[in-house]
Amino acid sequence: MKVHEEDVVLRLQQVTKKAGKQVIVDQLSFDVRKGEIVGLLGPNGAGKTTTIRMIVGLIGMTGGDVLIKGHSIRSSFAKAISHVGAIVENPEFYPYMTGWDNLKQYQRMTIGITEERIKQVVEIVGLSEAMGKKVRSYSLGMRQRLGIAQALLHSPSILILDEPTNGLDPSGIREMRDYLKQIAQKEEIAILVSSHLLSEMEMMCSRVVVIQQGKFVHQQLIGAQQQGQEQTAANDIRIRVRELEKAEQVVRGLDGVQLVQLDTAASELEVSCNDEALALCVEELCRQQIGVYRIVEVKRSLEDEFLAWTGGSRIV
Ligand SMILES: Nc1ncnc2c1ncn2[C@@H]1O[C@H](COP(=O)(O)OP(=O)(O)OP(=O)(O)O)[C@@H](O)[C@H]1O
Repeated sequence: MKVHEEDVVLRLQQVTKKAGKQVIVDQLSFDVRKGEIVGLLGPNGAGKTTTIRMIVGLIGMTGGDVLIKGHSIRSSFAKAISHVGAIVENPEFYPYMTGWDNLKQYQRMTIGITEERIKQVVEIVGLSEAMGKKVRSYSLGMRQRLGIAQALLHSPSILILDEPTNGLDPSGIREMRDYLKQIAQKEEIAILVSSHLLSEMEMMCSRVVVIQQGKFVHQQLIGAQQQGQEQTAANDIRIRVRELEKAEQVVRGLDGVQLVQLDTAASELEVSCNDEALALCVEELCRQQIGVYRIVEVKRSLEDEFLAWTGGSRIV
């Protein structure tokens, strides 16, 4: 995937946090770009909340830097943070006031927010109907969305949410996911969400960054984004043939095709290659009349991959 530098909204550069001798976040670097929903994923205690707190300047970092739209959170805090909308702890609202009055209250404390903008964000998070109701009657999901509306009021370039689906039921999680997707598109902003729930991240995000014990472990495009990448990336393919030995010789002689394993019982070979190399491989097998019975991509679930990346630490 081609990276346009001007699309990078958030950049972590070797971000490190130590508490005494303990290294909580260890030289963590990654980017988040406009239009992306990136999941910061890791098991409990991996350092997600600490990372997010450093990004939004709630705690200092021991080393490295965070750039938001190119502004350092360390040396240009006010400029950097002006581009951020965040919910790090549970959003606080006056329960005895309506949703609308809560947002109006926030507007009074913040320069440059128009009433038109309030209506716009309320619409985006699907709360137009509920604006006249007192916040104490809102469900947890509605409160979360009101928090997101408030975080969006000043038109930030990035929305940062720490465990936004905590405590939500499955339908609330689905709603949240749909709203975040709409927000990323309509507002053309970047979104960073943290979670230890792999299944949610898989549904919600276009990319996940996996951390464990404060360290970067892996990053992975998800869904449609991943499919685009697959045409050039190597995939594992199983090919069932009539003559396995001959097929093995052919495959070993081909550039760009790596033999992963032979399954003599099933008369199958597993190869790793990209789409172009696979096309040449199949052509060659057919040309030598080896008899190709079937070609199947070996699909690994994201969960299997995570178990491999994190050395068995399960992220449910
Ligand atoms: N100020 C601190 N002093 C010492 N240890 C700390 C401090 N802050 C966090 N930790 C430890 O650092 C580790 C990472 O904590 P953090 O809350 O960032 O993890 P997390 O990935 O958000 O976990 P969870 O999913 O459980 O919320 C934990 O082991 C925590 O106990």
